[in-house]
Amino acid sequence: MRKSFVAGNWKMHGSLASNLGLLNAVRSGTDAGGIDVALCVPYPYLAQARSVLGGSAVAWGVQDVSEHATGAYTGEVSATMLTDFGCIYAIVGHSERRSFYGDTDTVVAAKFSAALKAGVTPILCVGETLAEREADITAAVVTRQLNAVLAVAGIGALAHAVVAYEPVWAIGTGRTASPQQAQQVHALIRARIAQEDAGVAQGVRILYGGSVKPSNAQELFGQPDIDGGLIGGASLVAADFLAICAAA
Ligand SMILES: O=C(CO)COP(=O)(O)O
Repeated sequence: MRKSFVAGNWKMHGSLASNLGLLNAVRSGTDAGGIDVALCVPYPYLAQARSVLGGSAVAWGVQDVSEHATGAYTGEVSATMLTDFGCIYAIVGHSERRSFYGDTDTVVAAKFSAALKAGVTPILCVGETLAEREADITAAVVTRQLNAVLAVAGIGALAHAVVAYEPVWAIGTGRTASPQQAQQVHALIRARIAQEDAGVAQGVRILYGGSVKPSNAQELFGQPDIDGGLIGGASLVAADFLAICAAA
């Protein structure tokens, strides 16, 4: 049985002052021993996340990581640096990174491997655009994104990672994939992983992301291959985020 996991992706939102209430509310609203809960914060707030969430049932993470271990890479943050702040998770391959910052499948695979090597659990995002869905190539796109990581990191690595299916057309649009649409792609992802290793496929958690709200979370999370969610906008409102966690 896979343990449900709900992770917030704050994206580029927050301030020291506004984060405090949010972090404290999520901390006090999350029980140990239930589902896994994490908040992926902007880099400058990692120390604050550690200070407020340390010792609680809520883990913290980031939204991207460098594919390099160290060196002359101005502006980049390495996975090892993240471990100095107790960071457990790093999102890699988010569609906003892929589309605005040129993160190709190859770069995403390198970031995935760099995170794992440093002991940070990658949350690998995959998902198709609206045009790709309309062209009926969702399966091909998601498989290609997954294959790129499998080719570099190998199937064993997936046992130490989390996958998130985020249809690009559902991110921040209020337009959620129907539970059936999401389940179909989640099953496809698990089947692709099972082609490599059935045990890894059974164990790996596949989250759904894209306009998850308290009102739709339960039905989405009720699907057999949906193991939780990666939450954007709704993770900025403690009551909404906690209601989504309660649905998982
Ligand atoms: O991109 C997302 C999480 O990574 C989803 O964002 P929204 O929940 O705001 O649609």
